[in-house]
Amino acid sequence: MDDDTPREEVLDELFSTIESRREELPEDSYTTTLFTHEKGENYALEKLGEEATETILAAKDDDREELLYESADLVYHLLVVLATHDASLDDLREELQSRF
Ligand SMILES: N=c1c2ncn([C@@H]3O[C@H](COP(=O)(O)OP(=O)(O)OP(=O)(O)O)[C@@H](O)[C@H]3O)c2ncn1[C@@H]1O[C@H](COP(=O)(O)O)[C@@H](O)[C@H]1O
Repeated sequence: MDDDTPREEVLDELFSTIESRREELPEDSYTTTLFTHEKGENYALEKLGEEATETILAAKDDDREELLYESADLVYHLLVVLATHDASLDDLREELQSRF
């Protein structure tokens, strides 16, 4: 992903990068380690749980900068878990929209 990506496209760009890592499994990629870990999906799920906890702690500390940093980690790991289950960002949008 490059810095010039328009902000409204960042989530789509990130998800598309995650899907391409899942397909190509390049060696020098953190995302690849989530898809190929010896613990299987449990590893990504553990990371998702850790990031959720870190996000909660940042909110409890009323630390806005840390909250944004941990929220970004949380969303990234959530997208990896969604991709693992062949669920797309658009599927997530559809679910959210159905609640309007
Ligand atoms: N958005 C992310 C992203 N968010 C978090 N992480 C990684 O998730 C890991 C989080 O683990 P930890 O919380 O244990 O690490 P930490 O944040 O250093 O430590 P804490 O202070 O939070 O405990 C770190 O290694 C981060 O680098 C991410 N790794 C990759 N991406 C995106 O995915 C794209 C593909 O990355 P690669 O697969 O590495 O090529 C990149 O271009 C990025 O856009």
